[in-house]
This record gives sequence, C-alpha cells and structure tokens, in this order.
Amino acid sequence: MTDENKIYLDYNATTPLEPSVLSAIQDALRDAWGNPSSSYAAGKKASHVIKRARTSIASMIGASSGDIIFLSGGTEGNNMVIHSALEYFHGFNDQPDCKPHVITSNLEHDSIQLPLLKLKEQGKIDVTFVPASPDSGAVTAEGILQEVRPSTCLVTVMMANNETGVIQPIEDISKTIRSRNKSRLSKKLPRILIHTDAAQAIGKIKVDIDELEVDYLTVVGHKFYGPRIGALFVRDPETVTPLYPIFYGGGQERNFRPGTENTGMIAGLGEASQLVKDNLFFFLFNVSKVRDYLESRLKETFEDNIQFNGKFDTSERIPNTCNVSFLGRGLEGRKILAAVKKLQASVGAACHSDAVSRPSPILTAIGIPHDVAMNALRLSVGRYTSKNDIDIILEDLEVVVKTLKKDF
Ligand SMILES: O=C(O)CC[SeH]
Repeated sequence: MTDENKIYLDYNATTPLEPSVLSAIQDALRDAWGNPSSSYAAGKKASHVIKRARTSIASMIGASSGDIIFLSGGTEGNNMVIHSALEYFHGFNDQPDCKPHVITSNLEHDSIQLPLLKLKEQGKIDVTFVPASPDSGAVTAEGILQEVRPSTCLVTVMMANNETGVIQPIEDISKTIRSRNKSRLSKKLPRILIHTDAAQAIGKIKVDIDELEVDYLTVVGHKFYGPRIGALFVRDPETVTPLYPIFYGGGQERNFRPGTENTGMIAGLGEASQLVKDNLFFFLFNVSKVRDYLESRLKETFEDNIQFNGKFDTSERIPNTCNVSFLGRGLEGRKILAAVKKLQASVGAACHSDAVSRPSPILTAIGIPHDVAMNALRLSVGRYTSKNDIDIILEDLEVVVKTLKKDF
C-alpha cells in the first residue's frame, strides 16, 4: 500500500528503496563524504565503501569485482556498450566504407533502440531488428544467428521484457554466437560481442554471467529497490572485452567512466545487490505467488472477457509481471487507469506513458491486435504486494470495467 491509500502495481517502472538501502545511502553520505581518490582517511573511507559495494554487485551476478563499472543507470550502460562495440569494430576493420552491423530484437528498451536508430540514420551502422515470435513473445538464437554477416560486431537482447515479462533466450544466443565467433577468428572477421540489458531480470530471476556467457550486462538499481544509478558488467574490461569511455576526465573507474564517484548511491546499490544475493528465491517465490493469485482473480472475475498478453507455453516470464487486456469497446487501458480509485499501474513502459493514445509497440510487435493492445494494462507486483492488495484491486477494476462498458 502506498500514499493516499493507493495500491502500487507498477514495480517494473520503478521501485521504492528498501529501508536498509536508504540507511546505507544515509550512512555513506554522512560518514564517507570524502573524495574516494584522496589518499587520507576521509578519502579511504569513501573508497572502502565503494569497494564493498562493487563486491556485492559482482557477487549478485557471479562476476569478479573488476568486471563492475559504476555509471548513472541503464541508459548510460546500454549506450556505452553500443559505443564500445563500434569503437572495437573500427579498431579492427580499417576499411572506411565498411559499416559495423548490430543485431538486436524488436522488443528493446528505448535506450537500446533509439541510439541504434540514430546511428543508422547517420549512416554509421547497419542494424537488424529481429522480430520476436507471436507464439512465444521472444526471439530465438536461430533468428539472431541467421542475421549474422561479416560486419556484425554486437548482438544485444534484453534479458526480460519490461511490458510482457517474457524472458529472452540469452544463454542460447550466447552459446550460438560464441560458437560462430570461433570460425570468424580464422577468417579475420570481428568478434561478435554479446550484451544483455538485465534491468527487468535482476532481483526477479537468477542472473549469472557465467550461465549467460555474455560479454556485457546492464544493472539498473531502481528496478530492484535500489537507487537510481547503475552498473555495467564487462567481462575483464582490461584485456578480454572491449570497453571505451564515452567521455573523459579524472580517471575514475580505471578511465572507463570518469567523474567523482557518487559514493552514497553506490553504497545503496551495493546494499540492494546484497539483499538480492541473500534473498532472491524468497523474493521470487513471493512475487510469483501474488502474481499468479492476481491472474487467477482476474480470470475468476472477468472470465473470457480478458486476454493475458505475456503468457505463452513456449517461453517463461519474470514472476512479477502480468500484462492483461480487457476485451470489448470502451475499455482502453488508459481509460481504465483514469477511472480506478486505488490502482496505480501503467499501460506499458513508463518512458512511453506520455505518448499519445496508441497501443504499446511491444504488444503490437508480438502480434497482439491493435484493439486488444489498446485495452492492455501492465500490472507488475512488488516484493511486499499482498493478496489483500490484489483483492482490493480486483474490486476496483470490476466496478470500473462495468461502468465503462455500460457507458459505452
Ligand atoms: O517499463 C518501464 O516502465 C520502465 C522502463 Se521506461
């Protein structure tokens, strides 16, 4: 339950800070205010806090501390991966007219999709958006592989979609691309770098960089009860995986990401990561129980007058997400959200929420008809959402849907 007796079911948009995360931030701001680059006590205190946080984040995803680069959030991390892949390509290939090629999905967050479209518009790259299947809401490794060409230098696919919750086959994609890389080496073709944006996966499902076999992985604090900063996993950035700074300055983060460190927020990200490391399966079990209860209550209340948009027999979902359409005229998702008294949710990605009344491009991309997509709600439960919250939401929705139907 949040303010004004509202019930928040938009945890994929952002999450509140866990109390211990807030305490870690406050403690660091109060006690570790020194410049981490300073050699005296105040600086050392700050650098110690950062070191401890880096260790927690690395441990959460099965990485080494040296593989974690702090930055401002998911958007910066995703842009840095694209920038580094292109720098790597140009360092490898000296033919000025040969453009780097990037393969991605048609489901990506704007912080992947838009930089790629911009670079394409500028004539700097070629990009292939591999369509997700309407039968699974996911891409396939084969679908990615068949788009590989000699100039391909990056494959980037999100680990789980923020609107449908569908988990993408990152392990399969990595294994397939790594196998192809072996044959490319002998042909003196660029290595294909592999990235996944794990923003919607961390804290909800197991994220292990050795199982995933990715070169890069984006970590976004505010999706797992942490602060609004992020980190980028880069597999041994000094020697194995290319990483190039987007901007230059004081040399922090081994010159990969300069700027005086945000010690307070880094401390918070470290605490949020430690909580995930220590409690993932407790969190996962709880949210899946409540999400499944939500979907059973929706089915019980609305019977065949709803459609779930992320449930497929051939793919898995993150355990907290329910994308549901209310079938029938006059039941647009935006109208329902404007009329409910308790529910706080979204029709899709928060970064699109101010867009004109249009169906989610993610839902239409996986073949959901326009009118059904227009009637969708994205409901994403949190660690502490209760079944009682769900019962209140169902009452709220039942009244509103009945009223909107009658008024249409
Ligand atoms: O899906 C969301 O709401 C967060 C990314 Se814009």
